[in-house]
Amino acid sequence: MSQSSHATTVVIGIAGGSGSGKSTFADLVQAGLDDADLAIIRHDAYYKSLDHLTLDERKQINFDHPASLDTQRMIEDIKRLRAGETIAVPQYDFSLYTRKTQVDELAPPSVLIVEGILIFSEPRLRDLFDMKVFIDTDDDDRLIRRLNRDIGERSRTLTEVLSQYQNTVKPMHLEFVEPSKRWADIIIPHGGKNKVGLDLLSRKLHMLLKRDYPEQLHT
Ligand SMILES: Nc1ncnc2c1ncn2[C@@H]1O[C@H](COP(=O)(O)OP(=O)(O)O)[C@@H](O)[C@H]1O
Ligand SMILES: Nc1ccn([C@@H]2O[C@H](COP(=O)(O)O)[C@@H](O)[C@H]2O)c(=O)n1
Repeated sequence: MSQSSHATTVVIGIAGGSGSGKSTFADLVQAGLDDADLAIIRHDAYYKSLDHLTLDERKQINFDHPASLDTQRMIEDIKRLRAGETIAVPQYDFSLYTRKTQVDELAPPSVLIVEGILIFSEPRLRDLFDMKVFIDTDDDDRLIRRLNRDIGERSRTLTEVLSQYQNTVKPMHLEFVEPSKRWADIIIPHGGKNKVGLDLLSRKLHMLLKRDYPEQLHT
């Protein structure tokens, strides 16, 4: 991996339940800054490859348990970025339940946002974050959003989404995700478009990057 001279990357973790609005929140924060300043990596990209299983077997995996993710690789990638190295971020295919062959090259940004449902539940990952944000959204809103997204974008049926929710998503949320809220520095209620929350984090990042804050952002 290539190495560049850099100021140390500030790493911000954004956790929250599935469908809480983590991606929406991170994308809106990023939209106010240049690509060179802020990059996002998603724990979802680090789901383990299940090439050795049939599609039906892959569908039986508990994707809400920490064991389904290659968190060790994510930890190493964040450490490499902090050391000034470019990394190869894996890409994940939710329709085929497996990793793509392509990767995304990422050079060290000034600010790195890491998002995912389980990023605060593993201490070795959690300890890498300079700031921890938890997006807190009502369970019924999260389920409605997940239904729309998984049927619309991830080639799932209504029956599949509901049975996955009852069998693994909900129990793992209660066991791992919800308790991990206790590690957060900031808890943002009402999902990914909370203007006060967006304004708070964006102002902090503009300050860190010594940028003027555009007053019309997130209004
Ligand atoms: N505050 C909100 N109001 C309405 N829809 C929202 C809001 N935040 C997110 N969404 C929608 O809900 C879905 C899930 O949001 P997303 O940001 O992908 O959640 P997560 O990354 O936590 O799974 C997306 O379709 C998104 O557009
Ligand atoms: N093959 C997979 C892998 C993961 N999931 C679900 O994704 C959810 C996490 O992503 P969010 O964007 O919703 O935070 C997680 O709850 C897994 O159940 C999947 O359905 N299939």
